[in-house]
Amino acid sequence: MITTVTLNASIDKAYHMTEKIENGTVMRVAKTDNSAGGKGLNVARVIKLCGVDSKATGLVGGFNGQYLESLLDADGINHEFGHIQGETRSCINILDPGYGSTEYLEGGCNVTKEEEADFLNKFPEIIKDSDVVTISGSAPKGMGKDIYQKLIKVIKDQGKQVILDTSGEYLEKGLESQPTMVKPNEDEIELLFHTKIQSKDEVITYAKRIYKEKEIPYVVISLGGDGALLVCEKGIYQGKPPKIEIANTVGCGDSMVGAFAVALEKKMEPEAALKYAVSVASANALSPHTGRFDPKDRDEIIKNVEIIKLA
Ligand SMILES: Nc1ncnc2c1ncn2[C@@H]1O[C@H](COP(=O)(O)OP(=O)(O)O)[C@@H](O)[C@H]1O
Ligand SMILES: O=P(O)(O)OC[C@H]1O[C@](O)(COP(=O)(O)O)[C@@H](O)[C@@H]1O
Repeated sequence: MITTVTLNASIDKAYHMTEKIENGTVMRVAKTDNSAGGKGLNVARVIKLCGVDSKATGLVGGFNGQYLESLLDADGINHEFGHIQGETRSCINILDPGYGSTEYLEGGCNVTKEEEADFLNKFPEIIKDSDVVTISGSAPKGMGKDIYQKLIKVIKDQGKQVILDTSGEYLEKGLESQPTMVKPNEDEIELLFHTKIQSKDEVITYAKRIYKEKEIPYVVISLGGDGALLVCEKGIYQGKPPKIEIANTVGCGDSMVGAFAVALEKKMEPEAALKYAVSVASANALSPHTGRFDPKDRDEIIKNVEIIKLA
């Protein structure tokens, strides 16, 4: 069983436009897709599609919070959230023929110190039946920047594996508790090391630094259409997907995290885990929906994912 943590949950709205966006005009939306979002809930849907039991936790509130729980019920995803006074946010992804994808991410409501303490108290019980826990995305205002550092400690004290997928100070502090795996993308590496990445060699250098200096067993750097890099005890690998006709890349990083969580749960070898995760994430890019994929696409893609040993 896998638990996914989403502190800053969201109603994700995908606006599918038939016309190219013209800024400063009135645009009509051809089709709207609402989904339970915030990165961790995309992860939960992907785990379910991979055929593994999961439980979604985090914080929800208000009418949007109730709606979000009903969306998870409709997808058959177990959940046990902390309930807060504030209203769960919305995030909008506009898909149009001109720009592709344009995202507007709300910051989220405020969480009180009491609500944070209440969630921390319940957390050990919520995760007790899981072998792997994923923690994704930003945290809402009012929560300490060390919130993930604290959660990781609780998870590791129970002898479980944990994947952290976040950015900025949350990642910096979270690394101090040594999660089993992190999955930054290039932007998140740049933010962490206050640098501008110019080449793949530099990406490898920074990934190796996280592996060695922070002692993180699996460091995965996602590279969009170029796939992902994995640094672990067995070496350094790149997983390269085949060229595909993308429909919506929102939730690709989350799909990769979900697939790696499944791989950890199933104790897959690193190369097999990388191949599987790249296939699932690329199958998500083929789907117009956020954090969903067609298992048939994954099974086709996996035949053409190249795993290259770099060191
Ligand atoms: N254009 C694309 N073509 C094929 N696969 C893609 C594409 N964009 C993303 N992916 C898949 O999704 C994974 C994660 O994508 P990425 O965009 O790097 O994550 P994030 O959402 O965290 O920025 C990639 O490793 C790849 O497997
Ligand atoms: O919690 P954050 O970091 O604000 O991100 C929230 C948003 O990111 C998304 O997951 C998309 O992220 P990715 O495309 O990087 O996977 C939206 O679905 C979501 O609502």
